[in-house]
Amino acid sequence: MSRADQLFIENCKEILSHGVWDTDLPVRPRWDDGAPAHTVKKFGIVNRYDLREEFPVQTIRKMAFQSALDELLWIWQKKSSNIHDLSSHIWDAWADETGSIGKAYGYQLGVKHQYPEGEFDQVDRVLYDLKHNPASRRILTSLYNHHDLHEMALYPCAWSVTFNVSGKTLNAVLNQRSQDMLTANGWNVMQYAALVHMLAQVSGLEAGELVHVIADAHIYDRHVPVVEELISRAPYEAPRLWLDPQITDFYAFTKTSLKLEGYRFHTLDQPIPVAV
Ligand SMILES: Nc1nc(=O)c2c([nH]1)NC[C@@H]1CN(c3ccc(C(=O)N[C@@H](CCC(=O)O)C(=O)O)cc3)CN21
Ligand SMILES: O=c1ccn([C@H]2C[C@H](O)[C@@H](COP(=O)(O)O)O2)c(=O)[nH]1
Repeated sequence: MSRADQLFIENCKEILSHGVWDTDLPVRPRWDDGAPAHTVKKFGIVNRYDLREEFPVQTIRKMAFQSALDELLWIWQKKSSNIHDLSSHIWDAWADETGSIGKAYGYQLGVKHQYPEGEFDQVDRVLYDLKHNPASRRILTSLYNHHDLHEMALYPCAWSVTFNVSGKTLNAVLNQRSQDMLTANGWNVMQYAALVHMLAQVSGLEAGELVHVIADAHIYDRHVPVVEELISRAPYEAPRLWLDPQITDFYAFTKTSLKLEGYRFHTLDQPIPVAV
């Protein structure tokens, strides 16, 4: 069984059986009919994925790997916060009339900062340190810039990644303040696992562990029946990840440079509503 399935199933069972509902509290997100989108949550989930063992992809439903990769490259490579640079429509509800989601995600990674060696944006600084300072304990990105929060359509959820090199192995901790388990848990895990693989390859390292720390892991009220159906399914084995071995420059990756080989999955007929 895929490790990503196993952890998703364990996390959701825990949330559904021992989680705390916010039904009695005022909440921000809304369903498309205007109803408040309440959740049941567990605080402080930590999931470890060993990328040397397998690539973490759920099989209990079909994961849109290429769309997830497209969004990751939109943020980390294009450093864009405009939906016109994104192939999917997943951010449309948060964009303004120019297509912008404000000073969120990619915008923050593209801002240049002064360091002793000169000016770098956060991604280029990570690439530099992985090559030149692999023993550093200071290789991390942060999107949660309080100065700009008022200009973000949505505050960053997966907001920080700490990279750490042990020998020839690249590990990462993904810090996430808020996780919509059904819409985006599998989605975010695939994205950051792919990021570790890409950064490892262009830095002459091997991908190691991804540690996913989630503060508020929640299931929305209207997602509960879908989650119950998904976690009752029998998972398949995880597929293999193929990464174009020719690529040595992070900026040369495209959404077809990575592929899942032998991906078997269950199908889900109904579309999943997303709370806005
Ligand atoms: N409530 C909420 N949950 C989220 O997960 C979320 C937000 N809001 N707001 C910002 C982004 C947008 N995210 C999304 C939104 C939709 C899909 C989605 O519909 N995924 C489908 C189809 C993807 C495609 O277009 O190919 C899927 O099957 O994964 C995924 C991530 C994640 N984020
Ligand atoms: O990458 C992402 C982006 C967003 N989410 C989810 C988590 C929450 O359900 C909403 C954001 O609402 P807040 O009230 O700002 O927490 O979006 C995600 O899981 N992953």
